[in-house]
Order: sequence, then C-alpha cells, then structure tokens
Amino acid sequence: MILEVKNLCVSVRTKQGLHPLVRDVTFTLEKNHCLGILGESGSGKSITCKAVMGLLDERFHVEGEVWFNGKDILKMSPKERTLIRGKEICMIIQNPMTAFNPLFNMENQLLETLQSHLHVKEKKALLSLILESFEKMNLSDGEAILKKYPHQLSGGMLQRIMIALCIALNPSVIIADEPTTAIDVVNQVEVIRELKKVRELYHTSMIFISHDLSILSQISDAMMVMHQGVIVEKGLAKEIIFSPKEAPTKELISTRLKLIEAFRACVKECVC
Ligand SMILES: Nc1ncnc2c1ncn2[C@@H]1O[C@H](COP(=O)(O)OP(=O)(O)OP(=O)(O)O)[C@@H](O)[C@H]1O
Repeated sequence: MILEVKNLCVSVRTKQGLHPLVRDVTFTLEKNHCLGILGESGSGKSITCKAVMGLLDERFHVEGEVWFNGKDILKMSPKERTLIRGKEICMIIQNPMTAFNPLFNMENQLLETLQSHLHVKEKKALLSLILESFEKMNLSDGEAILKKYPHQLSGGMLQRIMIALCIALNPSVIIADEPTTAIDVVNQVEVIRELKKVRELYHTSMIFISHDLSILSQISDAMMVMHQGVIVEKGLAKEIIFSPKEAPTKELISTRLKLIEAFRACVKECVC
C-alpha cells in the first residue's frame, strides 16, 4: 500500500461554528493501482483529495491521518508538505486553463516548476526532459508548444501538457481531479488513453476522481463511492459497476445508463 487515509474529517469554519463537509473517510491506495472516486457533484471528492494533499487553508478544520511513506502528511510542517507535493504526489486539476499562469509562456512555467521540485538548475537537461515527456504524451512539435502562452493552446492540449509535467516529475502518486470535465469528448478519450499509458510505463499509483462512471470504469481497479460527504460503498471497480449495493451507487449507474440509452435512441432516429 502506498497511501492510507484513516478517519478523515473536514469541516469549514462558519460564523455558526464548524460545518462538516467530509466525515470519517477511510481508504487505502495500493501500489500500481488506480482508485476511482465516484460521486455526484458536491459529494466531497475534491475536498477529500485536497485534504489528503494538505492543500486546504485555515478556513478548513481537518482531522484524521494520511499515511504516505511512513509519515502522516497531516502532521507534517508546511515545508515538508511542499517537498512531497509535486515530487511525490502530483495533482492534475479539473480546469487546465486555470492551472497555468497566462502571463508566461509554457517554457518558462514548466522550467520553473521542474527546477523547484527536482532541484536541477541546468536548463538544457530540463528542456530535454520536458520534450521527452511531451513525446510520450503524443504532443508533437514540443519546441513550438514551449513558445506558446496558455491561451494559444486548447484545453485538451493543456491537460496533456499537465500530464507530461507529471511524468517529468515522476511522482509515486498522481491524483487526477476530474481531468476530463473541462474538455471535449475527443480530448477526453485521449487524456484517458495518456493516463493509462502513464500507469503502464511508470507504474504510477493513481486516484482518479469523476462523477462519470463510464470514464472511471476505463481506468480504475478499485472504486469508492461518495455521497453527501461520506463513503457509501467501496470495492473492486467491476463489483461496484456490475453489482452495486447502495442506493446512491445504483442511482449513479442507472442515470448513466439512461443517458447512454437516450443518446442511442436519438442516433437511431437520425440514421433511420
Ligand atoms: N471553499 C469552500 N468553502 C465552503 N464549502 C466548500 C468549499 N469548497 C467546497 N465546499 C463544499 O464542500 C462540499 C464538497 O465539495 P467538493 O468540491 O469536494 O465536491 P465534489 O464531489 O468534488 O464536487 P464536484 O464534482 O462538483 O467538483 C460541497 O458541499 C461544497 O459546497
């Protein structure tokens, strides 16, 4: 096991006191496995992962344990956490447009990120590492990409650049928080394909968050379902998909199936 989360509780401070957002979340991430976190919007998926990474600010009250390499991330100093983030645990966020600074070209910001995490100053070595990672992500003409600013690249392209950056950092764990939500369906397929490739090439352990069961089913080994801030079901991905036990899981699966059936009927009507 590479990551163990025990009894994680997250509350937000309000004028009326602490308001609970996530309660008693316990799970493990096995080495070289992908854990899919499924749940409707607002069920607590992102807050859970941000808490795991120690990314929540002082407005939030976090309790529990997050064990990584024999150390509890929640007990670490901010400096120790910064050393783990990026180098050991990388996060791919929902909207790639907000992940990059619009004022700098890709070369400047990718170099800066790699320099700060890898402690390598030599620009030439880092640039070749970036270009190598671009190639692995099927991003052709890497040199031209590096000269571009974020607004000159599509969402799908930026998401693949973010994955390439993760590859260059070679972390033990990647947390992908709805990485396909903000991009079109063609790019969604490509991003999933690239993330699967990362797992095959680097044996990276992964947490993949989504409200879309069809996407999760393509990449997850294990799955846990969240509903209103708690885990309602967890197990092997196949078990959850083929024999869901809890009402929120059944609801998510039947809604997805209804959408697929409605789309099929629509296509059939148009073709006939
Ligand atoms: N900054 C914040 N301040 C207060 N409450 C928040 C904040 N961010 C999230 N929440 C609340 O925490 C709960 C869980 O939100 P979270 O973002 O984890 O949901 P999610 O399952 O990731 O949903 P989505 O798929 O829409 O991203 C929600 O009720 C949300 O309103």
